[in-house]
Amino acid sequence: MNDSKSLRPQDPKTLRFAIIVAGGSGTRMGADRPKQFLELLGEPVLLHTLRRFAEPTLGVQELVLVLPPDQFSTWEQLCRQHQVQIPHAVVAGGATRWASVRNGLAHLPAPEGVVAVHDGVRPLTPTRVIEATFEAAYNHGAAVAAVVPKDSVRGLNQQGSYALNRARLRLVQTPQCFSLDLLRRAYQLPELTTFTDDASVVEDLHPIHLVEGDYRNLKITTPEDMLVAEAILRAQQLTP
Ligand SMILES: Nc1ccn([C@@H]2O[C@H](COP(=O)(O)OP(=O)(O)OP(=O)(O)O)[C@@H](O)[C@H]2O)c(=O)n1
Ligand SMILES: C[C@](O)(CO)[C@H](O)COP(=O)(O)O
Repeated sequence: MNDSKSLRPQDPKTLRFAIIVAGGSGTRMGADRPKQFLELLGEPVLLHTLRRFAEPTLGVQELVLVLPPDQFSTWEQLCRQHQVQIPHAVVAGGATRWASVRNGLAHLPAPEGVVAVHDGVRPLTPTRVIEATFEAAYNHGAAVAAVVPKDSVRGLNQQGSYALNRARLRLVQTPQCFSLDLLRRAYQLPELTTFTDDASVVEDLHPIHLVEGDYRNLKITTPEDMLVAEAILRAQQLTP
């Protein structure tokens, strides 16, 4: 039987895109190769990440992977070795994450839609978080996954340090999702010296809506993160 919904042309505003930034060199990891290529349970970190966004229920139309220009052949070889069938474009990264996102964005020709920017080194993001962030960006223009801090937090001052009210703080994760037009406008502004994420680029143009992230949505940064990530991945394979 025909599903009449599937015959309707899709509203271009609902189209979903994803830019996975993996253009860094992983200096804090100090490994023999960029951390996105290290293996978690026998597969590269970046392949785990790519698979999260290729989850069919998310309906992502186009996946753009941003890589260091000198690592294209490494990735090609890994795709062959692991028989990667997920369609994706590969774009050269820049000297900073900001430049890498800008390059990924330039690759998307669509005039409208919602785009997720995600760290290539967050391989454990639950589908629920990705879906909720896309959905919130569609409704609010800009949405970012975040979690409540578990530790106490102190700020630094000339005397030493002072207590911050953690009830008013959130730890920011990716995905960070935006209407395509908004993110394009934000990336036309000059690069921020204080840049750490896409929300900080967009916030002067548009309020940032926070979505509940997940403590398992780890960013692999230093060696011990690999141990934790493998343990979480193993647990997710048992109970997704
Ligand atoms: N020029 C850059 C720098 C970073 N990234 C990406 O942005 C994400 C978050 O950055 P981070 O964890 O800082 O990665 P690295 O820059 O590789 O690590 P480090 O800061 O330790 O060198 C990573 O997926 C990284 O590959 C990028 O695409 N282009
Ligand atoms: C984008 C990010 O993952 C949000 O927490 C984070 O800001 C990246 O920081 P990094 O210093 O580039 O690892």
